[in-house]
Amino acid sequence: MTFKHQLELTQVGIDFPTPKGPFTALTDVNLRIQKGEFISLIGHSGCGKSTVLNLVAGLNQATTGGVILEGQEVNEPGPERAVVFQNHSLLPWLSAYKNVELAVKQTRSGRSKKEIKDWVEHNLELVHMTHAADKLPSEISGGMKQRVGIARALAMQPKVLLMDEPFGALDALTRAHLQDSVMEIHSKLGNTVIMITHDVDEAVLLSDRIVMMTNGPAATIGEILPIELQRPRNRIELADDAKYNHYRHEVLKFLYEKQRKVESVDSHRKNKQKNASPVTLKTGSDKE
Ligand SMILES: Nc1ncnc2c1ncn2[C@@H]1O[C@H](COP(=O)(O)OP(=O)(O)OP(=O)(O)O)[C@@H](O)[C@H]1O
Repeated sequence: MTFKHQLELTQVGIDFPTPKGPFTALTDVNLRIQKGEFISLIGHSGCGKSTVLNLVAGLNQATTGGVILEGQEVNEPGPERAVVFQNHSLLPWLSAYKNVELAVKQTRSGRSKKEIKDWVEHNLELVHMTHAADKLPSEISGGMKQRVGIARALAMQPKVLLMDEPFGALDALTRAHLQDSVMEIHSKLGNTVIMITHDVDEAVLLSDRIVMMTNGPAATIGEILPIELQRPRNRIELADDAKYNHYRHEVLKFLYEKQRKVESVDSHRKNKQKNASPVTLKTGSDKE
């Protein structure tokens, strides 16, 4: 069965209970995503990007409205919506190969040993990690760990790949290599991707549409910017491309003029039981 929109978020609102009463994180979030689209979520720290992603992952419940994936309401986590976090979250006592194999065994039961082996190897190859298949997470770099995390997610053959600042903890060069790998994989597999990023260049380079969120509380979608740049995209050629720079400017304008962040983000940081996220938005000029 084909769906006009693979994923639909309709009138989504989320209130979190807090000691001071309900905190409205999101309100009236409406988004329709087609199969194979690459969507980036961008917005100031604490606006609600992870809340949206976790909702699609089935880790958060909507207070109003809801999420429909291919005609089915999303209420809980499932292998058709794999998540890649900023901090890879590999099991430290298992090799790269075994980490991916575990996910395959959980989602592809009934396969023969040979089929499982081939599938694990295929996914490690996709992220260019065949050479380090037998290494433990402690024996490989941050970028390599993130590659294994992506292989593990892809091995589950998700309909939607959810990535929460997947490259946030990486240095600029490693980040660029991984962005190129993700573009290559996306063109090969055609998964739908929703990615949170703080990096304006990353959003423009990778996305079909950039979803820009207003500041919270009661955050919502402020604007959606379609990125009509031909694929495959080459970062060097695009650096001087007028259209690319126009898109980049539009995102910066939204973030720094229309949604200027005035209040401190410290209280949000303390509230969140999440670590290692960059506090400020990164742009092309302030990347590490
Ligand atoms: N479980 C929760 N209980 C109460 N408040 C929450 C909960 N989860 C998130 N919030 C609040 O909801 C708002 C949105 O948080 P969220 O983590 O989605 O923001 P974000 O845009 O992903 O932030 P960042 O860019 O810093 O990662 C914040 O004010 C946060 O403190």
